[in-house]
Amino acid sequence: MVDSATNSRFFALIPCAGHGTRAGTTGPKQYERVAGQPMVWHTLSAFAGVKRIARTLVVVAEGDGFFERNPSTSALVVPVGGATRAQSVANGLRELRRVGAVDNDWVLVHDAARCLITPDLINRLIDACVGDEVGGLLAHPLPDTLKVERDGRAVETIERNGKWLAQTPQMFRLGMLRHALEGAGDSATDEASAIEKMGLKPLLVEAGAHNFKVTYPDDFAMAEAVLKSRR
Ligand SMILES: Nc1ccn([C@@H]2O[C@H](COP(=O)(O)OP(=O)(O)OP(=O)(O)O)[C@@H](O)[C@H]2O)c(=O)n1
Ligand SMILES: C[C@](O)(CO)[C@H](O)COP(=O)(O)O
Repeated sequence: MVDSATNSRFFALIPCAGHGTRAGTTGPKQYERVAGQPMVWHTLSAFAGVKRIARTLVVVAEGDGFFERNPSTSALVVPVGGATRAQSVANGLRELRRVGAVDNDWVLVHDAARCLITPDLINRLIDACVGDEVGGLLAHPLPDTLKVERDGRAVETIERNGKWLAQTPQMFRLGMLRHALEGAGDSATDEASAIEKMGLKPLLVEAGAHNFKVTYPDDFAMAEAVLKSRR
């Protein structure tokens, strides 16, 4: 399916080439079993459930081998992971062009490690952004009081109003995103920050707290509980 106003298609790009250092797992965290399946399978199942996505591309590290050992996805898996997430995404955009995506097509970039994403949330983002000039991201308004730390002590409390936690997917047009990432360099920890650096204002689309990124050891149990509660 296409964005009927502009004839643009929708592609998904899943950066899956991280090490998961903070998770403390022996291998990459995205392949740990959560609720009976490797984490990334939950992520890919959600995207497979959105019929208007023309193609999903997964960026893995060179020599990764997980998808060869576990061939269970219709997604295109490419071993072009970079040293940073921004590099992995930029390399993935190049691969999308090689398989026919053009600058005007929409790309939804989503962390492999956000395995609690659902087709409903993906559709919510697409519906909100498809008529927009810039694009946008799923996000969650900051729920807690925000502290600045120095040497283990709180030294300042920052105004929380108007602050959001950035989630993924983040949805932008391929050409705009490629240009933004070239300008922002490796320091960009998400796509929206690269777009912001160009003076543009991505749309914040409210998602729930459940769409968190599995980052620390405790997060696996939380992800498992949420996934099991959906059965
Ligand atoms: N060089 C990198 C780094 C990260 N990622 C991916 O980007 C997503 C979000 O990154 P994060 O949660 O920070 O994952 P890691 O980099 O694996 O974690 P850590 O920082 O704890 O090592 C993950 O799906 C991860 O696999 C990637 O594709 N390429
Ligand atoms: C893109 C992201 O998920 C937004 O919250 C996040 O920035 C990626 O993880 P990292 O820890 O910043 O690499």
